Amino acid sequence: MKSQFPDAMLARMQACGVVAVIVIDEPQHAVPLAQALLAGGIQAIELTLRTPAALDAIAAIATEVPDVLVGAGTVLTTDQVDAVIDAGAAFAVAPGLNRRVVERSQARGLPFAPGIVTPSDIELAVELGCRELKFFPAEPSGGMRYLNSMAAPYAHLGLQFIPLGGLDAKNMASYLSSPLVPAIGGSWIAPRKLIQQKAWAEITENATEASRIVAATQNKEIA
Ligand SMILES: O=C(O)C(=O)C[C@H](O)[C@H](O)COP(=O)(O)O
Repeated sequence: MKSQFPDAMLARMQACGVVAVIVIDEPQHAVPLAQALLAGGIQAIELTLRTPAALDAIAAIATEVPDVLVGAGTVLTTDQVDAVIDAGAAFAVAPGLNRRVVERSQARGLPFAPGIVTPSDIELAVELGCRELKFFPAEPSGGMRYLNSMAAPYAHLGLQFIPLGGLDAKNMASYLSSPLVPAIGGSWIAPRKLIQQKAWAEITENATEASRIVAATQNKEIA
């Protein structure tokens, strides 16, 4: 299963529990942004390919902030798979499942988590050799109640679901307490506006709050 995330990478994501989804307009914002997230305990970023600045931003974080695991989001084409590898992305994800994109990632050895939201999506992802699946859009689809029901027939396959879409500080704990979920993600920690305003302190505050919720959930599981 070549699309799988290496165990060490998954463990790193699981330890911090939250992946910050980023839309960035200026490449020079990338390093201070990654440092602001790191200061709040967030060590994983999904940097979306929705702006021309995205690839340079990935490259800057990958070289200058190595304590942050930077992956690419919104990877929709095979050319983008090649481009994010060149930029230094550690992993890639997409909102949906495109067979050619998954296969190119596999051929290039890039861990890839496709977006899934139906049992049929899951079955295609499994056939392609994926283990980490992005549950998107999680909240509008029915949250954990929906995911528990959808994932039940596949429990023996050891799939991991990373929910994104409509998550925030209020609802993230409901996901993190599930053994199906190694980490969650969302854009609420570092919204595009705050990045444009270089509101690094506010982003660190959001990250700290999210990290606190992760720690509280993990402590409850241990207790
Ligand atoms: O672009 C991708 O690869 C995606 O899968 C979509 C993002 O993960 C969501 O846009 C995050 O959702 P929000 O936190 O509700 O903003």
